[in-house]
Formats: sequence, C-alpha cells, structure tokens
Amino acid sequence: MLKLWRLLGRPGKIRFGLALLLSGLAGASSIVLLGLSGWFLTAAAIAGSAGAGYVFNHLYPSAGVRGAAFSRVLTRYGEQLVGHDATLSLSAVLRPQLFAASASTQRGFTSMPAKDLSTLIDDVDAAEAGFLRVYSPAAAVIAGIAVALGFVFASDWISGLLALAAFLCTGWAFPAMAVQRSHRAADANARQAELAREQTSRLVENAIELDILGAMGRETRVAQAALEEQVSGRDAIEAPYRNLGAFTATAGLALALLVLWRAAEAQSSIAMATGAALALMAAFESTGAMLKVFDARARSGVAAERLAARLQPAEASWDPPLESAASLDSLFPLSANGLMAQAAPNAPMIGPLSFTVSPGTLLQLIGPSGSGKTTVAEALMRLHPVSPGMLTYNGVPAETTRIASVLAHVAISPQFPAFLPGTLADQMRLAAPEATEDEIWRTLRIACADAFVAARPEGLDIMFHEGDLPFSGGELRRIGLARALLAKPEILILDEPFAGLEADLARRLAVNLDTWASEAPRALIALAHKPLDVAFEKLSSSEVHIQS
Ligand SMILES: Nc1ncnc2c1ncn2[C@@H]1O[C@H](COP(=O)(O)OP(=O)(O)OP(=O)(O)O)[C@@H](O)[C@H]1O
Repeated sequence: MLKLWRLLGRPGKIRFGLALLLSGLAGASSIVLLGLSGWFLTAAAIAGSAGAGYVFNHLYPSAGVRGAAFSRVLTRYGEQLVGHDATLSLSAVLRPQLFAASASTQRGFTSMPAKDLSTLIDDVDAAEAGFLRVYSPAAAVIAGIAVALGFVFASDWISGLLALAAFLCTGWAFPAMAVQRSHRAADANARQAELAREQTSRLVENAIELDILGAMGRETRVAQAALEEQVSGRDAIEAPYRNLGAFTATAGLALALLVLWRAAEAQSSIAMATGAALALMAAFESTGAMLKVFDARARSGVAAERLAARLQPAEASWDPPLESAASLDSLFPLSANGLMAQAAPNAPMIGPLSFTVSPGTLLQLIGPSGSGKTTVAEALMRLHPVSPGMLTYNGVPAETTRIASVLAHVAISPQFPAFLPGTLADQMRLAAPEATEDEIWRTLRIACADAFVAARPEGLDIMFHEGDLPFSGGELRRIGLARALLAKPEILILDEPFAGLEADLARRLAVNLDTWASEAPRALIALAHKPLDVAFEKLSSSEVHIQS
C-alpha cells in the first residue's frame, strides 16, 4: 500500500497521515468517553451517597465527558472527509497511470484478456479501499486499546498486564492466525472467483450467439455452478472467524469483572475501576474489527503489490528514453529493410519484407488470413520491437524514436473500431478534440458515412452506449475510418477497407481516399487478402505479398 501512496507525493501522503491521526483520535475519544463517564457517574454516586456530593467537583469531569463526545463526533467526520478525499486522490492518480502503463506496454492492438481486466479492476478496488478498510479501522482500534489500557493500569496494574495480554491475543494473534488459517481457502476461492467471473462475463458477452446455438441454458448452468461453488467457498474462509467474536466479548466481560473484583478486594477506587471496566469492554468489542482489518490487509496488500508491479515498466521495453530519443518531423520516406516482426513472443516470425512508403503512394500488404498483415502494420507503427536497421523513418532508425512520436503521424481504420460511451461527436473527437462539426462532417463525407448519419434525427449527437451501438457493423467501420481521417495522419492504415462493400460504394470510397491522400503529403497502407479491385488514380500503387 505504501508504494501506491508514494504516487500521491507529499500532499497526498500528508492527507493520509492526517486521516490516520483523526481515526486514532476518534477511536481514543470513544473509549475516553465511556471510561470517563463510568468513572464520573460512579464517583458522583459514591460522593452523593456519602453525603459529600456538594464538595464533589462536577465541572471538570462533565466538561471532559462533553469534550470527549465532541472530539469523537468531530474526529470521526473529519477522518471520513479527509480519508475519502485522500482515497479519491489516489484513484485519480492511480487509474490514469495504470491505463497509461497498460497501454504503453501492450504489444499491437491486442486488448487485455477479460480475466486480466477483471483482476485489474478488483485489484484497483481492493487497493483503493485499503485505507478505509485496513489502516483507518486499525488506527481507531489501536488508539482505543491504548486508552483502555491507560484506565486499567490506573486502576490495577495486574489487571492491566492481563488486559494487555488479552488484547494482544484478541486484537492481533487470534485474528492474524484465523486469517492465515483461512488463507488456503481464500486462495482457492480467488481462483474459483476468477473462473466464475470469466465464465459469467463470457456468457454475457456472447449471450446472443450462445442463444442461437442453443447452448445458453447449458452454459448458464455451468456458470451458476461455478458461482455457487465460489460462494460456498467463502463460507469456508469465514468459518475460522466465527467463534472469535463470542470469545472476545467474553474475555472483555471477564476482565471487566476482574478489575471490579480486584478494586473491591483492595478497597481501592471503585470509580476508577468502573471507568476501566467500561473502557475495557468497549475496547474489546472494537477489536472485532481486526478480523476484517487482517482479512482486507491480506487482499489489499496482494492487490497493491500487483498494481505496483504493473506500474513499474510504465513504458514499452523497446521505447528509448525520452532524453535520448530522436525527434521525428515526418515519417516519409518510411523504409522497411528486411523487416521481421512477431505479434507476441510465441507468435510466428513474419518477414523479411522490404518496401518504401513515400507521400502519394498506396502500399497494399497482401496475404491470406494469419499471414501477418496486422503484425507488419503494427510493427510499422512501432507497436512491436524490431531489430536495429530493419525500419527507418525519414532516415531515422525506428529503434531510436519514441512510439508516441510515430503514432502522432499515423492512424488506422480497423475492422472493428473501438467506441466509448458518448455521442458520435465524442467518438470522432477522440482523434481530434478540437475538431469542429464542419470538420467532422467533412471526414464523414470522405468515408461515405455522412448519409446514414444525416438520416438520424440526432445527427452527431446520437448516443453510443456500451453493447448498444446505433449503427450496423459496416457503418461503424466507416465511422472508424472517418475518425482516423480526422486525426490528419501522414500515413493511414486501412484494414480490409472494402470488405463487404457493394461495388459502387467501394468505388466512391476509393475515389474519396485517393483524393484525400493526394491533396497533402500522405500515403495509404491497405491490408487485404487479395489485391484491391478498385482504382486509385492519383496515388502510385505497389503490392507486398506476405506468404503464410
Ligand atoms: N497474441 C498472439 N499470440 C500468439 N500468436 C499470435 C498472436 N497474435 C497473432 N498471432 C499469430 O501471428 C500470426 C500473424 O497474425 P496477424 O494477425 O498479423 O495475421 P493477419 O494476416 O493480420 O490475419 P487476418 O487477416 O486474419 O487478420 C498468425 O499466425 C497468428 O496466429
């Protein structure tokens, strides 16, 4: 957790420190309030029954009780405010950094597997809640125990030593042991939870196809069984904790009675003993929270470690340091000299390929499915490591340039573009945040996407919701193309640009792209399984065939 808190810098760490202090004060104030009230009421009653009530000074103790009550309320609210604020600051810093680290270390366009993504989401939740579930309650319990011990030692030191030993057992050793005992069950449960989550999310993602295949009922039962197994597994994790609560309450009561009995035996201050007894019972009750603390600590600790590891290489291993990276004004001419690349360490090596991409050209990367077209395109964008000398941009070796500086000059129109929740204008402005509506309509026209967008009454304000996209697959591809054009790249990569389009539409799109690419220093790279059968008259076209 501390590694993550470091991300916040000094002001954030101070806020967490203040929240911890306030938590401790809130815990201490609760116990002071009970102990002092117990002492005050008993002392006042004794003084009254002895006929000395009029000489008993009520002022200071009653002010102390009121002060403790105020302090308890104020520190509790203060801790909530400061603690939640610090936790939110951690979220605000952690999430973009994790996003950036994942994005920059990912090879190619592969998205994170659903399993990894849900583990990441759970880790973020567990680590962010670490303060509120672990450190804050632990500080309150420890401060409360310290105050209760103060009362008991003030009454009787033997009871104090016994109470200290009992606190060590009920507040630390027993909960820690119980959590450790359930560790194996928790590990097994985490694996079951992962499996159940993966099965459920795949079920939801593929619900329609599974329904059509008639497999929905069967797969739902499998997912349900996995979820039920996981829930019953949680019972096994919690079993070692169950009797601890009763044991802790009994220990608190027994020690409170011991303190009172010893005070009566020794004929010492019964008022102080009453205060100590009340403080003890309250502090023992509060140690019940330590089970949750140890449990959450184990989970948020592991989650924080995993997140810290994810943040470690914030950059792809093949990205040179910012200070020594070569600057890149233009990608032209892009030269592949025996270029070889692979989609993943265990993927087949593609290449060697040699070609040049200059302004005013169309390069067709042609090959059957799985031959490596996407891998080569990704390598040209620096999304895969390539050996020195295999790729240069304007004479600058690729390995000396930053990935981001290459991506600033290139865009891709993928087969399945990604959309975030928001309007169509929002989707388009992902590529160019400052784009005006006129500019957006212009690129929609080039991509032959203007007519079907204009046919909708909402126009550019039409909403894209997750899992509920308002256009057909082919229309969404052309929106993706329009968005790529809006980025005004030097090189536009088109993944199977004319697949599934009727001949007339394909011809119009080709004319538009031909014009767009030739009106500035631009080039197109098309990935296709066979040579394009539409004409590009202004661009000079070449083909590179990739063997499978
Ligand atoms: N993440 C991965 N792990 C292992 N192998 C991979 C991975 N991604 C791709 N491959 C393999 O790398 C090779 C090239 O894949 P690539 O996606 O570049 O082919 P492609 O020509 O673009 O295919 P398609 O036309 O079907 O999209 C294939 O053999 C593929 O199975």
